[in-house]
Amino acid sequence: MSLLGIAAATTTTPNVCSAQCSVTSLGAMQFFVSLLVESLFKDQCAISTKDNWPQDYAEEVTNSDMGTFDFVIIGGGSAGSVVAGRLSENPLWRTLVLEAGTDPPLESEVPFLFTSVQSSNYTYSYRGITNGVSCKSAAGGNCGWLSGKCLGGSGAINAMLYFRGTRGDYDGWCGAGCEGWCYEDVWPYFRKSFENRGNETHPSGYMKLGEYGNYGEDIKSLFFSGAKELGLRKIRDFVEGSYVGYGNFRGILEEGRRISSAKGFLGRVAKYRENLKVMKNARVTQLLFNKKADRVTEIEFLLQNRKTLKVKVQKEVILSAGTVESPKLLMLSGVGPKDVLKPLNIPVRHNLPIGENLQDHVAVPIFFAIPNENPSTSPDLDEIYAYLKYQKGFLASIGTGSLNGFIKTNSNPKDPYPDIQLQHFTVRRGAPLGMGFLQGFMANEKLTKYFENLVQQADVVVVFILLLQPKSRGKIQLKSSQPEDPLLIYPNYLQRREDVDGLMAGIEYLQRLAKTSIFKSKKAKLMRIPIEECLGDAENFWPCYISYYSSTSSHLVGTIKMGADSDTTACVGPRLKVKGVRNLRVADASIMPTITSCNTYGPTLMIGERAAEFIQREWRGK
Ligand SMILES: Cc1cc2nc3c(=O)[nH]c(=O)nc-3n(C[C@H](O)[C@H](O)[C@H](O)COP(=O)(O)OP(=O)(O)OC[C@H]3O[C@@H](n4cnc5c(N)ncnc54)[C@H](O)[C@@H]3O)c2cc1C
Repeated sequence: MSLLGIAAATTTTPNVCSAQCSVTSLGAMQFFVSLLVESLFKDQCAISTKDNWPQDYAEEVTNSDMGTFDFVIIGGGSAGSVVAGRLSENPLWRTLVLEAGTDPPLESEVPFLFTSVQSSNYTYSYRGITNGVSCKSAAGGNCGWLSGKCLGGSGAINAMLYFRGTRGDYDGWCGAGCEGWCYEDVWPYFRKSFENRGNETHPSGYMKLGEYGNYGEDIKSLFFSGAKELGLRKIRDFVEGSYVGYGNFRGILEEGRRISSAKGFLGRVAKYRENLKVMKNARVTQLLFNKKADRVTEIEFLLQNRKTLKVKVQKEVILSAGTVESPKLLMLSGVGPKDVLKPLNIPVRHNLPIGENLQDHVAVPIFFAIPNENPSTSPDLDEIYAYLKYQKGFLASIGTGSLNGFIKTNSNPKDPYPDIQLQHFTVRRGAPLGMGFLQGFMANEKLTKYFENLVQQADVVVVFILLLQPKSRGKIQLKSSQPEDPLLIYPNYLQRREDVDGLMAGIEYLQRLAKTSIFKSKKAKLMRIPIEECLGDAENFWPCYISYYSSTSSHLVGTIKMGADSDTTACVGPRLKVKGVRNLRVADASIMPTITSCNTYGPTLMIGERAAEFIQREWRGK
């Protein structure tokens, strides 16, 4: 798993937090910082006031009659919040969000603590079924995944990095039959979420892009210089004309704090909008159809894990529960492959390839050891103060995670796009901060010792190589007809040999980087980790390493594929309506026909904006 999700799926540290801080600690130091920030903020600076979040509609509903809503959005996550915010701009439309989780915890606000929210009560965590060629370092070869379970969804636990993807990504979508999804079509919808217009009750740009705080500038400078020696330039933004190079990229944050779409599109405006309701701890368990199964009439959900309720839908249902939970809910409701549903005795309403076409940027970490004569072993209190007072410093950073490289390893002159992304995470020599992060890789006792020693001797920079256009496809299937039961998840990374070759090209690039004069002058070394099963065959060491350390980058997409009406592999059409159902749309990362060449948050917000506009156009004036 890449920097974005590494700790969550792999650490086994017990839950040590207090009632107010119910997250799993990544290590003693991080825990300490987290508590310090919490106690200081609680009394003085109120970093995360209740005001950030909409009121819980469950507090208003006095009986079981939920009434009728024009639009019901399932999931107040990244895309769902955008859709709800936009639809409720029209005061005549009653809009309800049903969200399985609740408000995110305080740690979610502080960029540096983003990994501490992972693997907590605020996330779903999943285990994949092994294919024998990937994720071998994970117990049983079962790749770990996670996603957010709180307002803001994965956007409340992610690293906030903001990218949009390439012209090739979207021209590829429309070329494959998704009319209206070419680069020129989607570009305005990226801008829309950040446009600085409107007023408090109707801000046009609900979100903000900002610079992270400073951290590890010496490390960033080393990688910029090494890359320059290899002919790569510094880029400011990942946009047309600047797709290849290294940059210190921006995130979705304001004054050193996270702005999730739930904060921007729901929390900031709900108090001005009587027509926008958000119900928390409301887990949808079933969509109920009319007799012809061409309309969803009601939604069944479990409130606070104890009360089953239903809500009626007047106009449309928008499914935004994410790449794992959206297909699960559709299949539980009888929309899915008949060979999966029939054996489970689920009546098949629409036979569609739901759960297929799963994609992710399979990632592999490479470790650099960089000598550091002046290790620091305690947190810098001045820095913590600087954050509390001015929202600056390392707590406003995601470590060196803002440093990303986009490189092109293929030699096709017609293809201007990168095929590899490089993400950087630094653990300082002797610093317990981040040790928890490294624990994620400690597959056995020997390797645990190896890493512990390494970080006592040098700074360790973990460079994650992400394969931007993987060829392998996974799938998600139902195991039973019970909503509580886990899914059958087949990540299927590296099933296609080209994907191993792609990651190998990334490793070869890093080997060249390690030979640049600046890396040599700093004695920065690319480490060949002594994995026992890979040592026997020197020639195949790196392919073996890849199969051992391969993991998710938490960029799961594609399980409810969008495509032309004639495309039998597609589940929703270009206007995002589920095939065969007139009033059910999907708006989340699951609709991507192919994964974008960058992290997927920005593209998912764009999908939310696009979905909202399709709906507004269809219903305006009716
Ligand atoms: C750890 C991590 C780090 C990442 N880092 C980055 C990054 O830095 N930059 C980037 O571009 N991308 C990043 N990503 C990817 C990006 O965050 C996701 O692609 C994106 O947020 C997905 O949005 P979504 O709307 O599809 O789903 P989500 O944002 O996950 O929203 C789904 C919502 O639905 C709710 N829900 C689920 N089931 C139900 C149900 N049955 N009833 C009611 N509600 C339900 C969930 O609780 C959740 O709130 C990261 C992802 C993860 C997990």
